[in-house]
Amino acid sequence: MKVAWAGSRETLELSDRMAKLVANDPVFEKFTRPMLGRKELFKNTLRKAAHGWKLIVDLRLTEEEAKWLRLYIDEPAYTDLHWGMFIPAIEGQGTEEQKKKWLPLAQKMKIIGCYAQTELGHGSNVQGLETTATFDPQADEFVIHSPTLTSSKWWPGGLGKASTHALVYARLIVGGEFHGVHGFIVQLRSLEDHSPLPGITVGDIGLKFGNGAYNTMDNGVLRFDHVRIPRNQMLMRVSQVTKEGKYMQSDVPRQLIYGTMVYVRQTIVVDASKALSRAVCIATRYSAVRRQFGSRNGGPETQVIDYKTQQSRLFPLLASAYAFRFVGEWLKWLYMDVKQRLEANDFSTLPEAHACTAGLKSLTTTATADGIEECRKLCGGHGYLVSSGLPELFAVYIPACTYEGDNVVLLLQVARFIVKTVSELGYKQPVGTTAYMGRVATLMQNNCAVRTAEDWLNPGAIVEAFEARAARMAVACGRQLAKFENPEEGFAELASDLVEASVAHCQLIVVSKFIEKLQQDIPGKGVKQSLEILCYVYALFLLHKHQGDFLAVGYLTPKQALLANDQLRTLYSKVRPNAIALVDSFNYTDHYLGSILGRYDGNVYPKLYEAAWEDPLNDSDVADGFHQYVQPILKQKLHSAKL
Ligand SMILES: CC(C)(COP(=O)(O)OP(=O)(O)OC[C@H]1O[C@@H](n2cnc3c(N)ncnc32)[C@H](O)[C@@H]1OP(=O)(O)O)[C@@H](O)C(=O)NCCC(=O)NCCSC(=O)/C=C/CC(=O)O
Ligand SMILES: Cc1cc2nc3c(=O)[nH]c(=O)nc-3n(C[C@H](O)[C@H](O)[C@H](O)COP(=O)(O)OP(=O)(O)OC[C@H]3O[C@@H](n4cnc5c(N)ncnc54)[C@H](O)[C@@H]3O)c2cc1C
Repeated sequence: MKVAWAGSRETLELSDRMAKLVANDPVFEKFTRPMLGRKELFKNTLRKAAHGWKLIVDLRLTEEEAKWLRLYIDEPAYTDLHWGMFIPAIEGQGTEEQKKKWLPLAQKMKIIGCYAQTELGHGSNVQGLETTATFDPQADEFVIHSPTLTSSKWWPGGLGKASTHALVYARLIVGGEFHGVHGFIVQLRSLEDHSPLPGITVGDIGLKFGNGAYNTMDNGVLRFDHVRIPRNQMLMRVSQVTKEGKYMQSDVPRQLIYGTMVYVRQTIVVDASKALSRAVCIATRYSAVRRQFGSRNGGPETQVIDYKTQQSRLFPLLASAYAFRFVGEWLKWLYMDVKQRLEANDFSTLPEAHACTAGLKSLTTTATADGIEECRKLCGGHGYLVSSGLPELFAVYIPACTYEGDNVVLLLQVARFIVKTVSELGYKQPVGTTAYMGRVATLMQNNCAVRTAEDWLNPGAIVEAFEARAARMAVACGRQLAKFENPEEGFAELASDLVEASVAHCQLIVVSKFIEKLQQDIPGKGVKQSLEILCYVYALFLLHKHQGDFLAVGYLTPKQALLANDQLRTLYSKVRPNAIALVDSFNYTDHYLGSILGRYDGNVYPKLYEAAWEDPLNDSDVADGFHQYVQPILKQKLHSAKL
């Protein structure tokens, strides 16, 4: 099962090696993190990142090994955006000449970059960005300027204190004409003493959610006062500005400027499976350790993992972790396929890639953020301790629902894609993830044929149910939209329905990819059977949770919905015997989990008790301040007994 989760034996061995390298290195200790002040915390992160970089160089780690090393260091740091966005943006939007100049500097960390798109006044609305880049033909330069307070760059990770350069997204103005938002490489700080360059105001935006958590990252604020850069520092693969001041739009679609976000969104889906699997591992192991009620004749109390309510909350999250892992594997393939096509100037699958990355990023991050919180609750009171690992995991994870695109805004992008597909039915055959809409007549006509709970253990029945729900919701939206004279007005009015139809479409993709995964060769005795159970748990859990959709579109009868729930209960009993093995398969070290509740050895209570006394508040029996502020109250003579 470990190989199934890792994807291959090679990846399992490589990731295991990196996990142990980090876990055994005291520099990467994590438990004191929540106790540190902001400046100490940030300095500690710089130290860890420097040590990580030294390991990468000294041990000559490959790109893949370095990626796993950074994952297991488990600390948001300026390097995340340097490697995760600054370099990919140059790779995707730079000319060959620009890549030749900038990539070696970035890859050797001779410069440190960040991705500066979001501003104080605009994040979702990229076309609303206010920073300007005005071409000066006399000097053959762009003048980068922040014309308003709201044009201040705000949020970019690594910008506040670490980055020497930024990829700045700004409104391109040539000869007084606006030509859309483009990316510009701007140096922010001296490579000698790291002081901000003339015209640059830069700093950190301040504390964020949670202790420690994302405060290891210097999300920054940045303003420009007429900063000049050479013309060749505008990324010019998509569009060019000539020395003469002529704007040239190549045949590459403008949307390629958004390409870095497509790349990151697809990585976020696999990241969701990693974050959710960490929380599920902790909650599952602790649910097996924790006993509460149910003792008979003085015997042991019941393991909470045996309560049906615990199983109905925990096992769908376990199934979701595997579902997101497999759909993330497919999405990576889709992205690599689009990337190859783009290199051959084939833009035909770019809309599908945008819709899938946007939709699946939205779906998986929302479910993961909610899932981590559910895992905290599944651990009762001890889940609220920092030493459970869950509060910090939650605090670090939840911005994933916002960054790289607010999840609702992204679902609206999926909605545009679906509505367009529906409007083209009849004269354009839908392909890829919308191929099922080509069978819309059948899907609108045929209703669910399930007669027994067993019938739900049929992949065909599951897929048809999810296709019918998605198709019928999309067509219903299309029909409603047709009633509006102004399509944009209709879209705005029906936005909530469209978002629900987008969720249905994305859930169909996740379910389908899980089923497709099971049709592949999966090594290991009993592994495929265990994954089949999880696949049905995932699908039937969604069907139960969203049964209102299936009933409202007329595909399912109440009886069939009840049969699905009966089957779900049976499936939980089948997951139970393998639950611990399924979470052990994630192969997480105790260091990476960072959780006393999720310890591999299950030695929870002694370690919880031991950890309590390490809290600084317990450095003295009587807390500092007690005698000054509490003693007088205890000693005061009360004039009236009634007080
Ligand atoms: C919401 C967006 C997409 C709106 O884009 P906009 O151009 O204003 O308008 P349209 O919705 O009309 O789109 C025009 C056209 O382009 C297609 N399209 C949009 N995005 C993409 C894309 N990424 N790839 C390919 N195609 C795209 C769209 O489908 C339309 O096509 P039609 O055929 O229908 O005309 C945009 O404003 C947006 O993406 N907003 C979100 C901003 C965002 O994600 N910011 C992230 C900043 S970086 C960050 O957060 C980093 C975090 C740190 C970390 O990750 O750790
Ligand atoms: C931890 C963190 C790290 C980040 N790192 C970076 C970075 O490195 N680089 C960078 O450039 N940015 C970064 N960001 C910024 C991030 O990309 C934006 O915050 C994100 O894109 C959301 O945009 P917004 O803040 O403008 O949200 P808004 O769009 O203002 O969202 C507010 C509300 O408005 C709703 N809304 C907005 N538009 C619509 C619409 N058309 N229809 C319906 N509802 C709508 C949203 O759904 C949401 O409920 C980061 C943010 C965070 C939290």
